[in-house]
Amino acid sequence: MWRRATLFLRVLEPPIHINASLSQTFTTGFPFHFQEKDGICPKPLITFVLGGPGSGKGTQCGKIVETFGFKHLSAGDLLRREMVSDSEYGSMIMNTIGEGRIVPSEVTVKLILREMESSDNHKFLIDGFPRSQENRIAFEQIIGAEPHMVLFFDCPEEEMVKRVLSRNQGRIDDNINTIKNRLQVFESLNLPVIDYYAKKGKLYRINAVGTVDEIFEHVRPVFEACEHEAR
Ligand SMILES: Nc1ncnc2c1ncn2[C@@H]1O[C@H](COP(=O)(O)OP(=O)(O)O)[C@@H](O)[C@H]1O
Ligand SMILES: Nc1ccn([C@@H]2O[C@H](COP(=O)(O)OP(=O)(O)O)[C@@H](O)[C@H]2O)c(=O)n1
Ligand SMILES: [Mg+2]
Repeated sequence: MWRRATLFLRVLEPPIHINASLSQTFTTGFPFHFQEKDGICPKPLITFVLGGPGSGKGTQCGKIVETFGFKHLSAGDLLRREMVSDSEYGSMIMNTIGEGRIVPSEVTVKLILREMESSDNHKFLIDGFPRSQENRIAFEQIIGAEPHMVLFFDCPEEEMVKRVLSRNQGRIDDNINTIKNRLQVFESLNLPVIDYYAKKGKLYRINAVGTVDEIFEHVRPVFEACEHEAR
């Protein structure tokens, strides 16, 4: 039903314009300003967390942080924080999120990079990113790193809509009209990224239906295996 209702919406993503000063600063490759620990610069361990709106990404990230000690970076939270700050991007971000579209990759990657650089943790859970192939390419170009693995919370549309409409966090995009756009954007821009990582053998698809704890029991072994591999 949702898919049919949104079929005729055209989804356009703004092109990436990495301006001169940004590209000069950030294209030298990761870890550019990464924090040293005991004189050593550890290699970052990056996990991308993907899934449609309301699929439970943020909720499961909270549990992963508690259990496995990652630093959680939610692209949506970073954008919302930037939106209410004095930033030159504030009104652009508000309009874009309000319409359920994707913020230009350069802005989002810059916010992620700033957080990575100021973190003393080298294990990152990057939630809600990359939302498009352009997001993915901008991350690779600006940060110069690839994810170790990618989680995909696979959830039926009707369940996602139900969860978003009862989320109650006062978000400007948690309303029925914006949700339709977000689902359309997810399908046309985010599914190709998910496919891309599946082909690279980096994707872990998690059934996102069930209680929070039941779902986490599917997530846990993925991280246990990753920790085992890192030893
Ligand atoms: N397994 C679940 N079952 C029911 N509700 C859930 C579940 N996981 C999360 N929720 C709730 O659904 C809403 C969306 O979850 P959230 O983690 O914010 O998703 P996302 O970050 O993918 O949009 C929140 O109100 C959350 O409390
Ligand atoms: N990589 C990203 C992530 C979020 N966003 C914007 O932020 C909105 C909210 O993202 P979010 O990840 O917090 O949303 P949920 O999937 O958690 O509901 C998205 O609908 C986009 O408008 C973006 O433009 N680019
Ligand atoms: Mg979220």
